[in-house]
Amino acid sequence: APAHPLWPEIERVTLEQLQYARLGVEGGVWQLFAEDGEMKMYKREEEVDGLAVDPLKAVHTVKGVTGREMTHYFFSPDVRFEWETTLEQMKVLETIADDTLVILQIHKRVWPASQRDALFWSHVRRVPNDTDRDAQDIWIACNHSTEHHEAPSNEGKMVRVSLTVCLVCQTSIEPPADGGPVTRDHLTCKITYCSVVNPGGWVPTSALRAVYKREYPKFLKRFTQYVKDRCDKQPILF
Ligand SMILES: O=S(=O)(CCO)c1ccc(-c2ccc(C3CCCC3)c([C@@H]3C[C@@H]3c3ccccn3)c2)cc1
Repeated sequence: APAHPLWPEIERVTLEQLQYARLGVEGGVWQLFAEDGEMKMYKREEEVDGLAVDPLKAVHTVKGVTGREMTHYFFSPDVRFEWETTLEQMKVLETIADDTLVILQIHKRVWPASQRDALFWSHVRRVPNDTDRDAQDIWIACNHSTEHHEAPSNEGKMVRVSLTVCLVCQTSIEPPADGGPVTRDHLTCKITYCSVVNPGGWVPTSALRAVYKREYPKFLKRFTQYVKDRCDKQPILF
């Protein structure tokens, strides 16, 4: 494994997030707050130091793409402005490996909150499916807040959020009955998107929950549609 000081944390958090995502929405602690076709969004209402830090878990099924394609476009900084509408600036501060970056993002001001930035490492990896040999491998992309000497410490200016986010994808192939080639019509990608965002500074709880309720469904719907559009008529990446 690459000898980088962040590597042990990247390895630990990525695998923890994979297990957390695979728990699904069992246990009755998750509250369904948005639904749109196959997409179901759940949250838990939690506060840390009086700040709403509501863990979010979304499950979605997207036809015609693979988990590798879905996590690739989520990870890739080059296309982020094409689907992330709340982004104002983004800078790759460090390229640790071709699947591991440190990114600084400045988000647009979301009323009534003041403008925020997010500094995190971003990692994408294929995880061999250890349970079901026939199933495709699992792909995970994970973003987790970190420190970095190149990021401004924002004295008194921007509030820095802290976040842990993962996108876990499992592809299934229903091979054509006639033994013909597998096309995108035979692909189904099951997605679990998990996010915990600490706003880092005071935002009125009711206003923040309204922002979550509006922004998260919009974000996941727009992102998954973006990937479908990008992959349409392109060779399949398994
Ligand atoms: O999945 S990612 O890694 C995709 C890469 O960008 C990611 C997702 C979400 C955020 C995020 C950062 C700040 C804020 C708030 C906190 C107080 C005021 C701004 C929010 C709130 C929840 C709302 C929100 C949800 C989804 C999209 C944008 N806005 C979300 C950051 C990264």
